Amino acid sequence: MSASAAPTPEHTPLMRQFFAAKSDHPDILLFFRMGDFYELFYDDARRAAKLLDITLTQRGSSGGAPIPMAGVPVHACESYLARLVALGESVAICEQIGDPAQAKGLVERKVVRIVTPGTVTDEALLHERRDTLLMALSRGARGFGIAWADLAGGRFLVNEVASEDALAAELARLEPAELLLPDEDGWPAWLVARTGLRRRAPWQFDADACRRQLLRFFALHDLTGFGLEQRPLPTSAAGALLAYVEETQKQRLPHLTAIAFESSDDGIAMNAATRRHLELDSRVDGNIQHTLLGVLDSTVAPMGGRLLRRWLHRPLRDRTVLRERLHAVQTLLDGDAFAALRGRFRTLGDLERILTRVALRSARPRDLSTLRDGLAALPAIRDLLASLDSPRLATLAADLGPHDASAHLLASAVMAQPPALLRDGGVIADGFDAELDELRRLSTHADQFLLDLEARERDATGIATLKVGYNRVHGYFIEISKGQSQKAPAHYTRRQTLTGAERYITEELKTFEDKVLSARERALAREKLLYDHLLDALNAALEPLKRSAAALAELDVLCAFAERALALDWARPELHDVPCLHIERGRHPVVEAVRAEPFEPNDLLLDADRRMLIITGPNMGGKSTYMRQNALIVLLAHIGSFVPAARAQIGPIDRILTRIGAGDDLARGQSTFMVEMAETSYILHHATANSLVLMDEIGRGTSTYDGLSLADACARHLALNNRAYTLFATHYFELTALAEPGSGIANVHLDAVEHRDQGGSEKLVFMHAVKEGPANRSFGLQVAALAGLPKSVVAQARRTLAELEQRSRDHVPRTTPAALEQPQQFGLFAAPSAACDALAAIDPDELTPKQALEALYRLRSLL
Ligand SMILES: Nc1ncnc2c1ncn2[C@@H]1O[C@H](COP(=O)(O)OP(=O)(O)OP(=O)(O)O)[C@@H](O)[C@H]1O
Repeated sequence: MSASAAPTPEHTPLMRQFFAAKSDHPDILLFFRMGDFYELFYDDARRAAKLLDITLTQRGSSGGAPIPMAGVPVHACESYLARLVALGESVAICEQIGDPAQAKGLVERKVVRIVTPGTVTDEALLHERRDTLLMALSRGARGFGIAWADLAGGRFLVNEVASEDALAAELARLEPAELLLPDEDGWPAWLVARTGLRRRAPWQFDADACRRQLLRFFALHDLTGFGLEQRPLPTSAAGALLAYVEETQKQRLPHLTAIAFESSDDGIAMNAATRRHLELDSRVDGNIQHTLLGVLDSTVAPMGGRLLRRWLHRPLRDRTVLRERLHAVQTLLDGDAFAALRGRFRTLGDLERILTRVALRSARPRDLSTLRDGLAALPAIRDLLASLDSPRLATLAADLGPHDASAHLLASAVMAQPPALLRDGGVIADGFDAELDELRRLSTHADQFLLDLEARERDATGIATLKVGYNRVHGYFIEISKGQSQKAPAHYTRRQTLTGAERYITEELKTFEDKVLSARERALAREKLLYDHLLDALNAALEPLKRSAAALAELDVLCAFAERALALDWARPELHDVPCLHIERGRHPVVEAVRAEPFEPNDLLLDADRRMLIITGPNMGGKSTYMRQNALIVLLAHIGSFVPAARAQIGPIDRILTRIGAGDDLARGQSTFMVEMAETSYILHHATANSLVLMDEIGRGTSTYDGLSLADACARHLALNNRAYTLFATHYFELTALAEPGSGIANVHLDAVEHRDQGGSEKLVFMHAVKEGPANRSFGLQVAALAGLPKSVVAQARRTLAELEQRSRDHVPRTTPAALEQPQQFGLFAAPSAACDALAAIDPDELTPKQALEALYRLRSLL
């Protein structure tokens, strides 16, 4: 039986209630509150049992069949919800609305919220150092509209891209936890295969309706301020996203106050492949420690960590912003100012997300005490900044704001260490509210009153063992042992009989009980009211508080840059406006951090006249490391960080494009070679004279001749047409011939030296130093021997190599390259001389088509 089956009269009333709730949420799991459990039924139960590894049971029967059921305890539901959203599942939470004790018959139930992977704001359901994003896409003739929201951080952004490639790049950058698409055909397979995909009715993306929706939500007359007027695609995506958020959250969202346009043109473009190849924050093997983020992230507060990750994925082109950041880092470094500031950040907590929960009114008592401690740290942080001379730091100091009123309010209103939940009280500090204090006094003085009463009654009755006690069911009582109970005075009314004792109530005790119990209840109600007022007061200052949290996050990142620069000996990059990439003694930040031995620094010299380096050298020589380190240095400079080099001068850069072999592509169902060519094609179509391109061993995925021809053609295209800064690592030595004077192409190589160790066996030592000129040999066989290939196989390979080299020498003298525009003929696969002679004898202008075809057959037969 399916969970979405229509209710029939034979179903029990409870199941009818379940079906009614389920019919509104047929596609997602329904947590149906029953006492201390959330129960799942039918298909939901089967699915949850599998996903959560919980027991699938049965609960009686309804509609003539047993009901499959699984459940999770309410007190532990957060961990189950966290697991479900991590799997891309959404859950509708159906609560008991009425008081079960008061309800006649079935207690009323209602879906009060929907937990979805992209909309969670509870601390327990979020990753501390990673944004959780909800994204919506729309499409039209001009491309795609993209909207995304970080609900927990209160950010709402849009963009518009022209192509599917650019869309893929944005998805790789933002990695949304949940993705909303119009339910139509024609979306690319890679997109539809994502987890957390939710299809929405196409009318939800109607541009006009979406525009109206945005105007209503933000109470605006037009969308010009958001850059959305006349931009139907991002407007559709934003409207559809907002509708979904309102539908699932079922509450006001005062923390979403604006939409920002995040144009791709403002950032350095990196496609999905580049992000993967450069291992910015994750590696193919899943390791996150040995990544650029792993080395770079020394931020103290979680919101600083999230901002850094955002920056890393969106290096900027705006040099004014970058220069300000670099100046700020330098200022923080001078005199170690960063260290004192970082000490102050330790008490900050996650202010950004706490403020969201304040806005959503789901902030817990400890959120408020953390906010209080954070605000208390502000004056000292501002004082430290006041002595520093940097425009960006001055702006951030101003953004921190005083917030004296909020700080003072929290300091006086919240207990030093409040309990986790408001439910049990004890959150509002003593002395904050006279009425609350009075109610509390009543209940705490109860203890003394009871002791006095006990002593008095003992005296009056002469029963030394008489006790006054309390239990939750019967309230206060006077207890007398069975043996003495006949001495109980007449005004004692029996309340309960136990095996060994009788319990009584008196008029005086009853009056006291009413007063105390109602004082407790009233104190709790009073605390809830005060707590609400506290949230109101904080919400009134929400915008400046959010600015303050954003400033703290940025300060945290800038201080982390300073700390890293000092600890790792990084230098401040110089951003120039003329084309150049001059890096002195550059290092690979991750390889350097991981290696036990010292790292060999290397220079890079590229400019308007020297645009491409053909990099040759042995396997394991360090070619890939060299290429990547230069890309990482360029990237670091464009987020405002210092860089692992002695000096770096960097001209304008618009893109970083890479083609580096990685074994992760097979998962996408494409052959290695196909992926290699698709990525290469993307690069040839997109690289400009300001792009940095890394090409690692292009052509190796196919036969030697095909590979060499392709590598050669790609290198020419990049040098002549794209004119991009290109680092081109290859094992095809033939390509070194491209480096002609005036071509803009130069050769560099990485070296290795062979020597015999004391035992007489041959050793290969990699120098890892980049030198001008082509490598003179490949050492492939030596590396293979090092890797443990059987000696007989290596010996055979040596013989074959010698033969091949001999044959090549016999047939064709090594070609001297002609002008780059001329197609090249390479030694390795030059045609035998008979064919060449025949070819030379042909005069194409004299041939009829038929003769040409015959000549072609003749030539073919000579090969
Ligand atoms: N500059 C350097 N200083 C010290 N060690 C280095 C340096 N460059 C590379 N290495 C070390 O050498 C190893 C091989 O480097 P890399 O993978 O870059 O070589 P490669 O030439 O690209 O090899 P292949 O052609 O087989 O892909 C790296 O794992 C690293 O540990």
